[in-house]
Amino acid sequence: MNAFRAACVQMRSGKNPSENSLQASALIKQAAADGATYIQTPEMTNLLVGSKAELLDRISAEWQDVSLKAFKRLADELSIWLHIGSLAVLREDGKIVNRAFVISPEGSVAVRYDKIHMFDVDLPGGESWRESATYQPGNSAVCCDLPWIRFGVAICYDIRFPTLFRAQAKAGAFMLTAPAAFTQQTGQAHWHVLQRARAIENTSFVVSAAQGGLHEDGRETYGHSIIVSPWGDVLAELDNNEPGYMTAMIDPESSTRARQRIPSLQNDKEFEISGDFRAAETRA
Ligand SMILES: O=C(O)CNC(=O)[C@H](CS)NC(=O)CCC(=O)C(=O)O
Repeated sequence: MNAFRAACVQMRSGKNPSENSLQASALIKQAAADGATYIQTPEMTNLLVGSKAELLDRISAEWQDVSLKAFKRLADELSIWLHIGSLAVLREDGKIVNRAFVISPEGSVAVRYDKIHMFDVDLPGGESWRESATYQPGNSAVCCDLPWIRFGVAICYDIRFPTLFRAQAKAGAFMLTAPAAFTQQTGQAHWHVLQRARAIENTSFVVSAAQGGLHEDGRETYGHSIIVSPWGDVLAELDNNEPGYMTAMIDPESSTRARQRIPSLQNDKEFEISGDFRAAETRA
């Protein structure tokens, strides 16, 4: 296995898919010119809107999606692996999914993934999200083989569910990903710890491109796109919420070395839980 250069594209997507796609494409081209051969964009690369009605107004079925067509052409033109963190697409049954795409250097979709965990959360201060009111969750985890490495595909809120990433690592992934649109509030509190924890506990790289800043629909996202080593070191980070990109070399060997030092993936065990729960039942 050889090393390769990975890039994260950070965005501030608004309500206009073609503008967002143009912004993404410009940054993808810069990252490719810097030598990146795997380039990742954030969750909702081509569209961040506040309401389901606005979303329905702007999305289409996968085969008609103009942004996806453009990204396929771009991957082919630049001869790169292009991981679109997600696009909102209309499924055959009329349901909306939050779907990731990994596009090969020949411009075809190698892998799709529908976000499993819906962000249904009420935050302190009144910020409230009901992703499941708009999106239909997926139900299967996905890995994808690059020429250099097998990697796991996930999205944003998924990062809080370690068993998903564990399953990918056990399936042979040496790199994990969670392109995101983290809220400013939760990002500040949890982003770095979550990214580094998934890397350390799975002795895997973690690569997560982010949305950042104040968006057209009024939401504020955290930014801080990040690449973490299998030992938990931050290899590259955009230390802000501005659109841009950064890159880092990914050497699968360093994952192998981390696994030799701490074989926690191998030492993992199944277990049962028991205890004297009567006291708690009495309280309830
Ligand atoms: O709805 C859209 O337009 C795009 N989707 C999102 O922005 C999603 C669902 S609302 N956001 C997250 O998962 C944030 C998770 C997060 O911030 C955390 O886990 O703390």
